[in-house]
Amino acid sequence: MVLFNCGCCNIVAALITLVVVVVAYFKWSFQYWKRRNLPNLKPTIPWGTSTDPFKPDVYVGLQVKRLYDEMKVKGWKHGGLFSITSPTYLVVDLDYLKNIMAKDFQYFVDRGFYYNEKDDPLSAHLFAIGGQKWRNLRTKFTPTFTSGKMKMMFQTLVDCLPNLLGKIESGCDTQTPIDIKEVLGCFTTDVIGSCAFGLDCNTFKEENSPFREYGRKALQVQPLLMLRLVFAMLCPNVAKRLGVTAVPKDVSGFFMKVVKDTIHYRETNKVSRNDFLQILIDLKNQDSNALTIEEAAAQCFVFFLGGFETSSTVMTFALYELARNPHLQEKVRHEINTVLDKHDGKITYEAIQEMKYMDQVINEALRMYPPLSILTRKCVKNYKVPDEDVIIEEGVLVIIPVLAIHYDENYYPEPEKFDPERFCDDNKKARHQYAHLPFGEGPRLCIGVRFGMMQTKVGLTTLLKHYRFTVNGKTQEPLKMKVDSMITAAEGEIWLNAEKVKIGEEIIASE
Ligand code: HEM
Repeated sequence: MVLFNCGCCNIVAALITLVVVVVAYFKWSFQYWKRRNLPNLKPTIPWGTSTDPFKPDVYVGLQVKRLYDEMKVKGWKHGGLFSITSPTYLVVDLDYLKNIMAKDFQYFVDRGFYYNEKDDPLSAHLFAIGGQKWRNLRTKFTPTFTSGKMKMMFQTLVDCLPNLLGKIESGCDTQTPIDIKEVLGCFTTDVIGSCAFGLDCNTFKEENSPFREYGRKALQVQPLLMLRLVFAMLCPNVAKRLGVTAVPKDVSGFFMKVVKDTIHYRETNKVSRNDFLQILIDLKNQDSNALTIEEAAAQCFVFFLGGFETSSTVMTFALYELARNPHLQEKVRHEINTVLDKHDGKITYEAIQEMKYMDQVINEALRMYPPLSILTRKCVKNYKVPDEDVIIEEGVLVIIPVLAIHYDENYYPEPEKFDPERFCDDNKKARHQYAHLPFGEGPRLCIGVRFGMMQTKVGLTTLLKHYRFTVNGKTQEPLKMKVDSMITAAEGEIWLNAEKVKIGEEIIASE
């Protein structure tokens, strides 16, 4: 009995000691920013200033917006946060942001994403890798996205339009509402499948096309996967030694096989096409050290992921807002018809470049619904914040609050209102350049910005030329954003009604 009591006492004492040590460690860690003269928001055990990953109530952009708003109210230009116990830095002031993203970029070359080249070669893509390796790859790929190359791919993109129109037409004929997010997801999957892999992904014909399924799966955020990635980002070396992977095994198996088979087919049959994969094959064959087949596959994978969901998101939200604002929809349609009339009614690369109001509409949709609602940078060498007595130490993750900036009333009065006039030349000039960050900024700016804009404009032009859209009552309004998606997306479907625009029936836009 005495022995049992002693054993129990020992266990209890050990547990109490453990709790005390853990709590003391958290308390000590939470002093990090104070010790470095930077104010920080109040952290709590165990998640620090982050939201409990098992119970997120809003999506990540809004979680960070809350932190940004709290700092802004306190008049801070920047401030400290804690991801569990890891110090994280949030930038509020746009000049500080410009320093980090562009002027002092050499301190913030990396994004801090986890990748594992050995066990998960598909994860070592341009978005995730850092340092010199990133510089080398970025230099190699920049010529892939010039306007000349975009022009070359334009026809491949236009060839995907009939399937899109066919889908809307069938909804129109049967007067059934259209799940626009799904339809546009199929369209951009077809486009990027064709432009990145040179393949017909068959997404409109095959309901569960593997490209669509695996693409969707690659972008889903499950709490356990998220936790694994947070751990891997905080301790990348340990994670790599443990063989932690970032891309789900089945997803990586599928894409790796598609790329290997396609390269094999083209090389054996001496086939060449105007697409991203061909540019990668040519690079690989120029010099055997330039690119391995795994590296080529990883880049194709990121072009695929970067290309389909971002652009379909922008198109979906732009159409939704235009459906809610019929006078703005008529104004874009008027521009489309005026420009296309000058180009024999054809959607050409040159015609698309002339559509300035369309640009404004897309930019406003990107402001309200940026597909990436936050961005990150990782400090790679100690950095003194100009005019402040603060050092950001190597290894600290920097959070760029894209959504929060896009909804800051100082830059955009009535931020909830869809108003493309915010992006007319005069209004754009009057605003800080870093107040609009849908494609990021600085040397790590989205490499596919031209392709993304081209694809979005072509899709919207063809749809708005032929159909007039209104919101169907089945849509759950106000829209609520999905909490478990890396890319901004509405919870549930966005249902639109489409009605054919009759020739000569176009309403002249009145403002
Ligand atoms: C509307 C469409 C798109 C949006 C809104 C978008 C947005 C972004 C953003 C915000 C970043 C991060 C920039 C930063 O950290 O400063 C990024 C990076 C990237 N995007 Fe896009 N993107 C789009 C289309 C595309 C397309 C079509 C491709 C490829 C075909 C692509 C490929 C990439 C790649 C590879 C990176 C990493 C670049 C690097 O780190 O060097 N994106 N994109």
